[in-house]
Amino acid sequence: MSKIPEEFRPSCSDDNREITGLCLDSRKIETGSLFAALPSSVEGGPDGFNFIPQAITSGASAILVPAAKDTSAYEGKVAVLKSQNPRQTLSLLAAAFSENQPETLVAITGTNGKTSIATFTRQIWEALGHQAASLGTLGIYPPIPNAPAALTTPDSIGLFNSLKDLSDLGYSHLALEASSHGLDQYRLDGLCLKAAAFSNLSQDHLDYHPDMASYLDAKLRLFRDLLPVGATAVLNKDMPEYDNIAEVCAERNHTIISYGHSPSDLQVIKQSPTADGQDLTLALFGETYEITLPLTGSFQASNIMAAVGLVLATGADLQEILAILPTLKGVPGRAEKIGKTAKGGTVYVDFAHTPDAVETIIQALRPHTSGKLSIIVGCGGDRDPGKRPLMGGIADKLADQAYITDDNPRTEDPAKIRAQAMAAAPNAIEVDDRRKAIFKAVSDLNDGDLLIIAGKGHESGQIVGDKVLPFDDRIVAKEAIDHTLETRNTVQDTGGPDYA
Ligand SMILES: CC(=O)N[C@H]1[C@@H](OP(=O)(O)OP(=O)(O)OC[C@H]2O[C@@H](n3ccc(=O)[nH]c3=O)[C@H](O)[C@@H]2O)O[C@H](CO)[C@@H](O)[C@@H]1O[C@H](C)C(=O)N[C@@H](C)C(=O)N[C@H](CCC(=O)O)C(=O)O
Ligand SMILES: Nc1ncnc2c1ncn2[C@@H]1O[C@H](COP(=O)(O)OP(=O)(O)OP(=O)(O)O)[C@@H](O)[C@H]1O
Ligand SMILES: N[C@H](CCC[C@H](N)C(=O)O)C(=O)O
Ligand SMILES: [Mg+2]
Repeated sequence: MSKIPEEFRPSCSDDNREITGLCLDSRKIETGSLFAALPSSVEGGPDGFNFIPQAITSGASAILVPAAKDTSAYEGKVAVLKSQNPRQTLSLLAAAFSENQPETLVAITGTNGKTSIATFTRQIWEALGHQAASLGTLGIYPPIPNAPAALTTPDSIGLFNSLKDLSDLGYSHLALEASSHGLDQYRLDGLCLKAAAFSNLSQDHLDYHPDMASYLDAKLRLFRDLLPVGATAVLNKDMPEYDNIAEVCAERNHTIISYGHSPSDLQVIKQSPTADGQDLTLALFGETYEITLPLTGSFQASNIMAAVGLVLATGADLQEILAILPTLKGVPGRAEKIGKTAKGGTVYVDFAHTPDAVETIIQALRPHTSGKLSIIVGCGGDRDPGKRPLMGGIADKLADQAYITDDNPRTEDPAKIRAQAMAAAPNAIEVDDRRKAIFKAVSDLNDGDLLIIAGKGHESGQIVGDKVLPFDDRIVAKEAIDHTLETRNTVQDTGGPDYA
């Protein structure tokens, strides 16, 4: 039971009744809680304001509403809080109510690489002896009870509850992913950040953001509005938008640690792929270092530099960090090697679901093949349709063979999504079922070939309509590989079982 903090009480009311908690869904109200009646974040979506009667019937004792709304029907019945920016107010309330956050908190934004950077940051902190966690697309790691549902950035109530839980469990360090939706919807306002990183910007989520400028602007909120004045910003110097981001940081007096392949504080000078990873030559604040990184994929060198920047910004010693890098582990579903087929083809699973990521992963794994490189690509339903021809076109152009199949069609017709990708991929093979596509692409591999199964990474389900059907690329890929081993020397490869 907590009182609504003084600064949030409406000036027109001296109502200081206690509330039991916060809720943004009228269907989940608990007695005595505050119902945040939010307008939808998408055009034509439901307006939380219309659900106030239901929330009050379910026991809400306070409501938070947009300032312009007429609330005369509810005054006297419940405490009424009005806000010009109710989503932000809800986050600030959630932060105030949950009280504790891990003391050393950093956030990562960018189109690709957030999960990887958050994971590496956590691993480095752990190796330095801190009790550290990461929070994002992979959920909370190490897992804790009552973790919020799997969004990259959870809603503010879930997020701040988790921060309190982590803090109460003794976690002093947390690296979290700040998605553009999360930033745009103020889910993270109220964080006490020590540092923040920007990995890169390329096309994604244009179903939600009107254009790339608005998408960038949402991400810039992390540095303009959330990172405290004078804190550290870790920025990718290779980004065309670097000067723009650095300018925002300068206005806030942030200390910048730059990284990338361009001349920068943490510069990758040379990368040589090895069987199990890569050898790197680095120039770190002007000093040259040679290190061995046990991670496949040239892009992981950039992600590691971002993680090093974040760990440095939170007070670690560079030499100690460097000693840890050769012990890092890969990130689930990111350039994850699954195994070898009977004929000697290698299979990887990767989470590339943007045009830039498809290009990046093909280029990153090309040095690891002595034969042909093939890729399975699918495009998510109810997501930026503009990505589809770009992903199909890049896969078709850069791989020796592309296969176009389904990836979370959600409420859309999968055939229509595939057609949009196929339109730019004249040489691609279309397969109308992901399992069939994996079996076919795996059985097509010869000695020295490499297959990338892109798009789902760690995911354990295929979203069709409003159902999540169990589906894990890593498991299906293993089954397809086993199928090649079982059928070796016995029958002609059939391309796998026929699935309905
Ligand atoms: C499009 C989008 O981002 N929607 C998010 C947004 O929902 P919303 O407020 O617009 O919800 P809405 O369904 O339109 O309803 C409006 C309001 O009415 C309320 N309502 C509605 C019906 C009812 O019966 N009672 C009721 O109270 C709703 O609870 C809501 O408050 O705010 C919610 C609370 O924070 C989020 O859970 C929800 O995420 C949805 C589930 C989602 O799928 N989001 C994805 C697109 C997302 O956020 N992705 C990013 C990026 C991924 C990445 O690239 O990494 C992420 O961070 O995961
Ligand atoms: N620094 C990078 N530059 C370009 N592509 C990258 C980079 N890091 C990762 N990728 C590609 O993007 C994919 C997703 O990586 P990761 O999960 O780390 O990104 P994310 O930003 O967390 O994605 P999401 O927005 O879905 O949470 C990887 O599997 C890889 O294909
Ligand atoms: N966080 C991303 C993940 C996409 C994963 C891909 N499998 C898809 O469904 O497009 C999103 O929700 O847009
Ligand atoms: Mg992520």
